[in-house]
Amino acid sequence: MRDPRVTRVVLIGAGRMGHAMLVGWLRELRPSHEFHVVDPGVCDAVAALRKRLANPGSLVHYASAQDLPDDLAADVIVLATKPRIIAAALQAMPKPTALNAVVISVAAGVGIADIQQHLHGNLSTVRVMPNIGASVGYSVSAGFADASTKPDGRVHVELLFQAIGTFSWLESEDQLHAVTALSGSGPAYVFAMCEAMIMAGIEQGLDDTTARSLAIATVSAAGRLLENCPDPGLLRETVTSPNGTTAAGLAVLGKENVLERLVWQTLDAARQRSISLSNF
Ligand SMILES: NC(=O)c1ccc[n+]([C@@H]2O[C@H](COP(=O)([O-])OP(=O)(O)OC[C@H]3O[C@@H](n4cnc5c(N)ncnc54)[C@H](O)[C@@H]3O)[C@@H](O)[C@H]2O)c1
Ligand code: PRO
Repeated sequence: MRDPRVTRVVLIGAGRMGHAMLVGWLRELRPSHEFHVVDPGVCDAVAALRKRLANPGSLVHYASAQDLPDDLAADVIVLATKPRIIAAALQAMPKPTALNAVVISVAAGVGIADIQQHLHGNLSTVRVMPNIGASVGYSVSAGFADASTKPDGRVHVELLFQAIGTFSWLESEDQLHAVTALSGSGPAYVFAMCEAMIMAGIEQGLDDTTARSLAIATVSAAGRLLENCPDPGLLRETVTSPNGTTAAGLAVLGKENVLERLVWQTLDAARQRSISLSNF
């Protein structure tokens, strides 16, 4: 007999993003939630997570959505596969599993109307764009629910995504393309900047270990400072002595707005790719 106080979450896809969310949820949301993970390829990773749990029954793995029990009565279904897999995964799911569930897709690009075409019945469907910070409780997530989403569906979304970082609602589904470009993909831009700082440090005379640890700690310190003072311009000024070293470096980044233009083009390329993924 199922305990009505326990929220049943089916997670379809436990790759990089699904696993990051699962790690955060297992840490923050038990015993009030249990997790049913569908993924043909993450047996060892789920087994490793189960080993750490006092109650391993709160995490169950299935190789296919077809294997989900008919009487599971999921409260939430989270779609975290590549966009092109979504249709097949949804169609494989036994009908009764999802009768009253809210469906949350974290897939880039794929619209609510497209997801609903592949659902058995008229389920509330919400889109959320989290980021990889989820595994350390630092996901930045934003979501959109249309007017048909029931209040308890919204509550499930808020609970899940606030548990792994910050969450905010968007006014329109279209905004998710820009969110994906900014905060969904964003960690990768910062990591790329960090890699470039390491490379430049090595080329300018530091050994690999020193350059790596200095660059990583610098990015980490900048993040911590931003948490306490959400004004990057002000923080930039505190580092920049008139006519000093930072001013010399920033002059290069600011020349003909090179950094601004590069970042604009970067986000725009990611946003356009998100739009093109709509046709999955
Ligand atoms: N990686 C990120 O930082 C990030 C951030 C935000 C959103 N997303 C979104 O999350 C989704 C997954 O991205 P990812 O980077 O985790 O990809 P991934 O390739 O790491 O993970 C996808 C997982 O889906 C599994 N899978 C394949 N077929 C399946 C099926 N039929 N049923 C269930 N699972 C199946 C794969 O085995 C894999 O583990 C994408 O739609 C992406 O847009 C990713
Ligand atoms: N990772 C996914 C991608 O690269 C979506 C945002 C981050 O498509």
